[in-house]
Amino acid sequence: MADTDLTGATIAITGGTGSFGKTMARHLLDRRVAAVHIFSRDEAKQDEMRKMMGDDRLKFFLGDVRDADSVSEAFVNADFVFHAAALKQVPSCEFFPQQAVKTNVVGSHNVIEAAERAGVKSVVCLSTDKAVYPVNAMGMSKALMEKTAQAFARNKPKSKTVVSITRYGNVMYSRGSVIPLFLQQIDSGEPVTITAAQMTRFLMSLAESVTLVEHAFTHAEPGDLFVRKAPATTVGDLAAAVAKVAGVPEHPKRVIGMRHGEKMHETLLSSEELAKAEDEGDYYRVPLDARSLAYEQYVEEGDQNRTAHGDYTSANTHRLDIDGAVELLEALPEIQSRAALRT
Ligand SMILES: O=c1ccn([C@@H]2O[C@H](COP(=O)(O)OP(=O)(O)O[C@H]3O[C@H](CO)[C@H](O)[C@H](O)[C@H]3O)[C@@H](O)[C@H]2O)c(=O)[nH]1
Repeated sequence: MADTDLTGATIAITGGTGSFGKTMARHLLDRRVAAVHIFSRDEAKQDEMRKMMGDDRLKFFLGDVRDADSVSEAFVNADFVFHAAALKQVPSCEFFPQQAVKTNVVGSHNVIEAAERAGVKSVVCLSTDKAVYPVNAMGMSKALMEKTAQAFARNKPKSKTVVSITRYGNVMYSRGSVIPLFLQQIDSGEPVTITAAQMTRFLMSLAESVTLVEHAFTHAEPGDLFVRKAPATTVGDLAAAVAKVAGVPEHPKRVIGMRHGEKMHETLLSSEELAKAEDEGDYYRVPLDARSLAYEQYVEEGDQNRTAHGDYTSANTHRLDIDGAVELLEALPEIQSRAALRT
């Protein structure tokens, strides 16, 4: 396990101007860190963040994870790295899978290698439930990112850099996601569009994604994968809950059918991973399968301790009803400021 004391530490966040990056940066600046390096592609977003946060411990680095030199510059003096840069929209990765490979796979490899060269103590790579039994290019490329991180841990057991992975489900109210879309439809008097009422998704707040990454970073052994236990709702109940918090419970709904590359239910842990997982209260930790590059261990020796488990999915986790979803929604800062505007 890496030494994870944040006092006086320098932390680099790739994809640092995104929703996760901003929340994590704010969280870190509240601690006694020396510096937070924000690495990202968009100079306008960096400028906006600089003005919004107004803290000179924030340092901005322009670059792209595809460009290893630019990553290395951002990691000079870094003790820890949170790797959030990714192409994460399902449709764009579906249309341009080679771009998903360049950013999510090659880019992640660049991040891990640059971190090791810079003497970083711990790197946490952010993944998604869509990487388990992936059906779309986004999930497939994230699955390969996970394999890249695990291969580093397996192939370099003596490295001083601990690389771990977190996987999470849908982050409520994230940019381009369904909750802000439903609210915008309600505000403009259009029916909310439901793909399939029985479709389920894990729900997590941005604040919980930050605590998951922090848990990973303080507890990780090389190659570990962490998930946070999370409740789920059906999309039909989520739409009803959003209409309720917007004060229009009877707002009309229209069923549009499942979208390209989409699953009915998501999986956070496969049955094989669940069989190996350690229960850490709010989290599961899946240790690395550290069998080495000695291929016969893969091919000729099975795992005698494997017992049968089901997958951990959004269909069999704790299911929120409409009121349960309302409660989660009402805890979101965006919903609270909306409610404040109405009163
Ligand atoms: O008009 C819509 C749009 C979506 N949905 C449903 O709402 C759920 C959530 O949809 P999102 O578009 O919010 O999220 P996805 O599960 O499709 O995931 C996508 O959005 C996430 C953001 O929460 C992440 O960015 C993720 O990587 C990206 O693939 C899905 O079951 C979807 O079918 C609807 O019912 N109606």
